[in-house]
Amino acid sequence: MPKGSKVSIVGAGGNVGSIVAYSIAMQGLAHEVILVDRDKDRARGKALDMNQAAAALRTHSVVKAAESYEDIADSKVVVITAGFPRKPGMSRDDLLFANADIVSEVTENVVKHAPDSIIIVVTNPLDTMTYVALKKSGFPKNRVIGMAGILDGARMTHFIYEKLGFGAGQIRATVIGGHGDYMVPLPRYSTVAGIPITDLLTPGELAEVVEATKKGGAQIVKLMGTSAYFAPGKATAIMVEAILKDSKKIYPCSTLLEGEYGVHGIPNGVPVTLGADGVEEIIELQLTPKEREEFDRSVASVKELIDILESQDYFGEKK
Ligand SMILES: NC(=O)C1=CN([C@@H]2O[C@H](COP(=O)(O)OP(=O)(O)OC[C@H]3O[C@@H](n4cnc5c(N)ncnc54)[C@H](O)[C@@H]3O)[C@@H](O)[C@H]2O)C=CC1
Ligand SMILES: O=C([O-])CC(=O)C(=O)O
Repeated sequence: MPKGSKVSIVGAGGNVGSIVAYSIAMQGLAHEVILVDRDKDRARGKALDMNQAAAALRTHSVVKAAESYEDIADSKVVVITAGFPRKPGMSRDDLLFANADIVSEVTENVVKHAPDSIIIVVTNPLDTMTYVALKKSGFPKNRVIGMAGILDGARMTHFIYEKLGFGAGQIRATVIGGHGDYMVPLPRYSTVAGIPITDLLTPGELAEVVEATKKGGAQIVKLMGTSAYFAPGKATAIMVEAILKDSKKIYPCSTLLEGEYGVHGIPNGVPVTLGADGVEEIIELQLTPKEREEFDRSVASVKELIDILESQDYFGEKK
């Protein structure tokens, strides 16, 4: 691992952030993992617990609780999971105002103390929070990335397995679009050991897989009273790994579209290559008219939230 592979996680006292940190530390992906949370004792406790797990595993990653934002200096990646999770009956969009304020505050501190970092946003509503971090940081778009597509694809993979009853570990599923009720699962780009799932499942079964994927987050919220964290945390750690290793692997991530997919100025989930510069390439899929329509609907739903923030001059751009 190159010297200086330092990763900071803001919101690490919470469910998702602590799984991100734990995954990175247990894999020995970074020399230093910094836990930032407004609940400092929780961050201190998690750091002790993770360091002791690292000692048991004999891995070299060192986990530290931040005493102040100064401790995130020189981070290669800063992950933002700070913010409220939804409760049963809520949509992710209901978190808009409360979490926009948190993401704004965190981003301002990232700019001040880790100005060269790559930001991975996890806080919901994801695509809009990615936009908030982008605007508030002024970072180039390749350095502000939203996590959702890896998670949504993993959920679809699981639901395909549930239908098939075989192929675990060999299923690849693709989900694009925003991380909300209008996400776009793509059976046409999903395979089992290279075999298109459209050859293995009936249209009715595929429709059930698509529906289950869209409701995958809400299903867990209903069962647990709060949202998922193991799969979201792991999905985020996968993005961190691709950046630290400069792997250039392709993953669906939320990124600002500036003409790609015919979209201008809205972040949305599309396949990208992830490397040391963050988002290095945006890959344009050739969508069918129906897929295109669904993607456009998803973009529109993100734009509605951004418009709400802009109508209140959230980014201070009105004269
Ligand atoms: N993009 C995605 O696919 C997913 C997004 N999420 C989102 O991630 C966020 C976090 O979820 P959980 O970890 O379950 O919530 P949580 O409540 O367990 O953790 C949030 C943490 O953020 C901290 N925090 C709040 N405001 C802060 C601030 N201003 N500065 C520093 N720390 C602050 C809290 O003290 C808490 O420890 C939620 O918004 C949730 O909706 C969750 C799962 C998947
Ligand atoms: O469902 C939620 O609110 C959290 C989330 O984004 C997910 O697990 O997909």
